[in-house]
Amino acid sequence: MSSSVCSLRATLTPLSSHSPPLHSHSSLYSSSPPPPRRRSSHRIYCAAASIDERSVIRLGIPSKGRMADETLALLKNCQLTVKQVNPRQYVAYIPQLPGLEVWLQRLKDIVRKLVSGDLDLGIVGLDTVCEYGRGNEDLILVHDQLAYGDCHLSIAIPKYGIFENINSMSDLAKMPEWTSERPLRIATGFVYLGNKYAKENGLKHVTFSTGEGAFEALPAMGSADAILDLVSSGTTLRENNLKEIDGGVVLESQAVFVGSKNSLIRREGVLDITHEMLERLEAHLRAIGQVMVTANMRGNSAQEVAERVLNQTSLAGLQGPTISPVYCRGSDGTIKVEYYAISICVAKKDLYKSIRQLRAIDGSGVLNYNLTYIFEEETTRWLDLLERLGL
Ligand SMILES: Nc1ncnc2c1ncn2[C@@H]1O[C@H](COP(=O)(O)OP(=O)(O)OP(=O)(O)O)[C@@H](O)[C@H]1O
Ligand SMILES: O=P(O)(O)OC[C@H]1O[C@H](OP(=O)(O)OP(=O)(O)O)[C@H](O)[C@@H]1O
Ligand SMILES: [Mg+2]
Repeated sequence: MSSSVCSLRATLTPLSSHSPPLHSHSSLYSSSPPPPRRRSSHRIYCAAASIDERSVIRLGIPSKGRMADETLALLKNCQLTVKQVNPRQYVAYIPQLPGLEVWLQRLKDIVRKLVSGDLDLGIVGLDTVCEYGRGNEDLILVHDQLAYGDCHLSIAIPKYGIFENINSMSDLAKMPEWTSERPLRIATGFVYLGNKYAKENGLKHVTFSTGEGAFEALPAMGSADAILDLVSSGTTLRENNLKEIDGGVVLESQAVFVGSKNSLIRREGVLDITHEMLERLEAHLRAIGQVMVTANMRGNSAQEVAERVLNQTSLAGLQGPTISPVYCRGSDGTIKVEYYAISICVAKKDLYKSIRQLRAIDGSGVLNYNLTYIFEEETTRWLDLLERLGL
């Protein structure tokens, strides 16, 4: 786990006793609860409410770019479909989570608004949380592996010229070219993380410059020596004659579910919605890697079939196989049990091995189907979150 992630896991600093309660209602609605969440009144209510006044809970999700569609798809797969009145309206809602407003925002703004208190929860890349959150102790990771948006933040240098034989961060740091007058110039959209990494790794003569993108062009243009940027397929680096070096990965990133500690502790309802979202996310993500396999097996008793099944290494299931009698009418008209249906949850990667093992013990009519959810008793992430919140 990277140090940046660890800093997000830092223990909660006690909230100031002067902090106002976050769940009081707006003066507009001081004598009654907020109006019903009808679309027409929605925008007026949101515009009028400020951080200390609002009682609705706000989730920020990416409004555009490569994270947007996958975030909507993930939520939909968790039966939390985001309903947008029209694509240019930036506030939406999830029918299953009344009391929650969904705000479509640029990635960096989601993090900034979590810090400022304008959002309570958000889904963004870890890289953005770490860069724009700047180690703010109010930010807390609720789920750190949403399994999309995978990339890493990495230092890259030209393959040619003075860098031809440079293959590691220590090679790079030791190059005689870098002095206080002429430092190593790194172009990046991640100045905060770049400086932090340089400090933590004893990189002395280094300076960071920033811009809006296309950093890979800058070494060839001569305006930077190296870059610090996100890499996923590596194509952009390759096409621009750049290479990564040993020890140059600053952060591994993927989409995360992040919250404001202050909101989680103080704003009514945030913890409950977070719990429900976390459970649905975990149950869905757990199910992605698993498949349900059923087969019929001839046997004298469930116990005997269970013994045969459990002797096979891939057939143990999550908690053991479920075995049920299959009733059929014999030729003499009586109902009897000759077969047992077994159902097991297996890892997708082990599916074929499991089917072979089932056949080896006379399993027939093997079916498999995808799972939508696997719920466990209580998620470790939830218990861990409560502990980190001091609750
Ligand atoms: N190859 C990649 N390059 C950049 N970001 C990636 C990559 N793969 C996954 N991501 C994730 O997607 C996020 C960036 O998405 P995107 O490029 O759409 O937004 P942006 O860079 O903020 O916007 P824009 O490119 O319009 O300025 C990153 O913060 C990261 O979490
Ligand atoms: O390893 P790869 O798969 O080639 O992806 C990496 C590239 O993708 C991103 O740029 P993006 O497409 O977001 O363009 P931008 O620089 O305009 O933000 C990132 O900043 C890299 O340039
Ligand atoms: Mg981009």
